[in-house]
Amino acid sequence: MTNNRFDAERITRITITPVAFHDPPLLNAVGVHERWALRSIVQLTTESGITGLGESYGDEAHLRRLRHGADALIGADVFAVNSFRPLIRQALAADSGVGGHGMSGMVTGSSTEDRVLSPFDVAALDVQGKILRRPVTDLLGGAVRAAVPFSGYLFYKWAAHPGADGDIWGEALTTAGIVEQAKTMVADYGFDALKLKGGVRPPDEECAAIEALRAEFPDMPLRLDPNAAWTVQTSIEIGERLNGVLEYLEDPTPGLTGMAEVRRKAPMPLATNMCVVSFDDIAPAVDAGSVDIILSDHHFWGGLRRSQSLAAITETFDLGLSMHSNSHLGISLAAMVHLAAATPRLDYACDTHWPWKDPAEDVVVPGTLEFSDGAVPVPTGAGLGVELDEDALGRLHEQYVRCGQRDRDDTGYMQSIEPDFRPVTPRW
Ligand SMILES: O=C([O-])C(=O)C[C@H](O)[C@@H](O)C(=O)[O-]
Ligand SMILES: [Mg+2]
Repeated sequence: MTNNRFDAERITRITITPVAFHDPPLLNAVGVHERWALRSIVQLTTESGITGLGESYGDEAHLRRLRHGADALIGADVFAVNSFRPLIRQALAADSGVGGHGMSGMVTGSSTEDRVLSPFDVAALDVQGKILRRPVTDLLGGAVRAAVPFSGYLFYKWAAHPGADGDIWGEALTTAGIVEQAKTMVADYGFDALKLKGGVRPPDEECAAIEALRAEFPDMPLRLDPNAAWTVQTSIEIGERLNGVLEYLEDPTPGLTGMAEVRRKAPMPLATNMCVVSFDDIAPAVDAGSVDIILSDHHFWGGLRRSQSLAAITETFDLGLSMHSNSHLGISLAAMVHLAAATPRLDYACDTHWPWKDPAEDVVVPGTLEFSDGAVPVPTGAGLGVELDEDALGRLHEQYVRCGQRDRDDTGYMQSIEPDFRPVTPRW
């Protein structure tokens, strides 16, 4: 009789390293990006000495939970990713549950378990790919596209953090500044879609910026994301004004009910990464008719395989699928690219904060992840196809130690500069 049992490949060590990298003063509905973006780098090693990589948020409470999760996974088979979630659930049961996860109050309803699971799922897939000598896309069913298109993510921004030197992008507080930013981003990266982070200037001004982008780029799909800064009424009015101009309007107003009200009257599709952020949100959103498009994000949807489950659900309910991002490094970009490449019905160019990062600052060896015509070719090496630069990891960790920042707090930082700022949603 054939013995069909395979030897397990046990996880023997997991290291979690917090890192910090420079972030420009990008404005959003809840404040402004601080000087440093915080991330955690996961190195998961198995008994044969193979190491896989994962990346996640860097907030202190999240780091604490990741460490609980990591302890629970020691001894698990790296191929038995289905066993990770119950192990993590058990480990988190003892956690106090307090503290953030690096999304600045915008995605607070996402599942803690899934946020913790995500970087371990990615690192396990990286190891599996290295053992099998196949890229992660192959473990997800194979690439259906050779390169993944991204959108250029435009932000209103200050020229510099207070007291610091300016960055290469300069100030963008007006329509003209946004159009200049878009021109540079499109010239440098070749993006074929643009998204404006709204909720910063009064809605009329943000509308004018979108209209100016339309005039400058007549064929470019455009999106506007005010992160729930508008009332239902304002959202409907702006929706009517931008009829035929926007590819989609993202999270104009808070909550499933408000979004559903807007959706009944707004002429364009509504997208979200705020009111549908976990599997529990999907049924009520479908019932209420709140959204047309879900922005997936493997960092809070539980990793790559659970994001594939999300993709299947969106197909079932004929919802569109796009991809959300936060400030991130190369391990996350690689994971996003593998996931998007292996997602047959991905209807829109994905978001990325990549252009806002100093190209000299990353934990992966440069060269594998390059933009060409607004898209990133899928890495072809085994696993994620990216290599950890240990020296760079050390440098970015040193920055974390020295910077003193321990949580993402866009609101607190803004109030330290503009004390009257209040992150009220809806504001307009
Ligand atoms: O689409 C979104 O809502 C985001 O990208 C959320 C981010 O936190 C963004 O607002 C930011 O980086 O300021
Ligand atoms: Mg959004």
